[in-house]
Amino acid sequence: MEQFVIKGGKSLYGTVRVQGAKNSALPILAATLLVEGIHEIRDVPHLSDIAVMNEILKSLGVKMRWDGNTVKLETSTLKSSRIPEILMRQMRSSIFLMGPLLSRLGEVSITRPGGCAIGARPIDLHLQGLEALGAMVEDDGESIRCTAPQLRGARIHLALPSVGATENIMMAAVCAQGETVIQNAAREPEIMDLQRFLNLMGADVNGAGSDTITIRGVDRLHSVSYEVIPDRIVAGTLAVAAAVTGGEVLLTHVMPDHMTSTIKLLRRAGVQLKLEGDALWVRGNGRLSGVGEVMTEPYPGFPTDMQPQMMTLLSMTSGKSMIQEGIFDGRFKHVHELRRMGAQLTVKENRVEIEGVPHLQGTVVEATDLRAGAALVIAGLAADGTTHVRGLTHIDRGYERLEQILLQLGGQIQRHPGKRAFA
Ligand SMILES: CC(=O)N[C@H]1[C@@H](OP(=O)(O)OP(=O)(O)OC[C@H]2O[C@@H](n3ccc(=O)[nH]c3=O)[C@H](O)[C@@H]2O)O[C@H](CO)[C@@H](O)[C@@H]1O
Ligand SMILES: C=C(OP(=O)(O)O)C(=O)O
Repeated sequence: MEQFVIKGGKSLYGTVRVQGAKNSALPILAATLLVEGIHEIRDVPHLSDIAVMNEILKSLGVKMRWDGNTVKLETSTLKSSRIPEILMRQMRSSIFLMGPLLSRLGEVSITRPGGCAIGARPIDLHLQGLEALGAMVEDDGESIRCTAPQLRGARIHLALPSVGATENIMMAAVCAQGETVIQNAAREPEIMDLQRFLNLMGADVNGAGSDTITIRGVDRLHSVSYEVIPDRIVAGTLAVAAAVTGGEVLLTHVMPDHMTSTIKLLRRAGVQLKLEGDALWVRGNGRLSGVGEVMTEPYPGFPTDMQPQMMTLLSMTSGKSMIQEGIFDGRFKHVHELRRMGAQLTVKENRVEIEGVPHLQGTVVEATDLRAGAALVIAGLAADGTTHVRGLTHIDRGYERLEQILLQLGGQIQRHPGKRAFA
């Protein structure tokens, strides 16, 4: 089984340029389908989720060419509105194809998307949003077909500020007839990034970043060249890794404004941080302190995608903390693994009580989802002894060259190929 082997106890030092944001790149790649032409998307990280998005786009007829982290997509050759089930199942973000395909071709056929095991992740808000825009949705429990010869603007109040549903509705509405207003919209920076991308294409979208987004339908769009924003979760992950190992790291190509809640929490724990332009300097100075109560919330609250990594950090502080997970109902699978490394964690419904311990101990642990994997890698870097982190397919969904970056910072981490059954 492929795994990271980490010898803990080395402080991380150095400078890292943070990758482009997975959660921006995925919807933006899907949005290129909205209009025919040659699009250029820059700073797209090489991740397995991006590879799946590429496979889906190719299966629909799109031609693409990579040059480093820039991808050129020729979308005039789009020929299909049906996403193969095998690809649909490989990630949650396959759902982003719905809005653009419906807008461009008037139809889309999908099966239910896959994704990390972090709780129930229904798609009801996506489907209700598309229905409100005039789509007919036929759902037999397995496959879903949406048709709409002409989408029409509507007022849509989301029961929850779902990031994906907000983005899917935005993409479906850009060429709809009339005005669409999304109320209780999600406010994440990646939604602002999508708005910027759509508007550069000629769309008329306003309000992203607030809870009300207005989309006035336009007759035509055009292809563009665009660079996605830096990944605030990768930046946060590396900041936590620097802090828990007592290191000093300069993160460049970050947008500190997108990381306010994470930065505030790290400061509460005693991490030293300085912001300068697009750089974030992080230093872990001695043993950090417990922070009391933390709750994950929609942006601008503390992000659920940083919860596992922060749990690792809080596990090694002096004093107590409590993390409440407010977004997903099954995002505590790392707790079991961190406990095996000596963390004192008690789960009570959607809360974890943390009694900080001076040291974690390396052992064999299993990543069950993307950020759980990141949390275990951080734990391994800080722990005494050797940690084996399995389940790398999850980590590869969201971190580009993670082990190379950590090695370059002085971490002792190696990717070991799995033993083959017939070796
Ligand atoms: C590719 C991407 O951008 N992924 C992010 C996106 O996921 P994603 O867009 O899937 O997350 P959502 O914001 O939609 O989910 C938030 C909550 O709403 C619920 N919900 C969502 C849709 C729906 O139709 N019905 C419903 O009940 C979900 O189960 C969850 O409890 O936002 C999450 C929350 O910040 C992040 O963890 C993910 O990294
Ligand atoms: C849960 C995540 O992503 P996705 O929505 O792509 O599963 C994540 O990035 O932590």
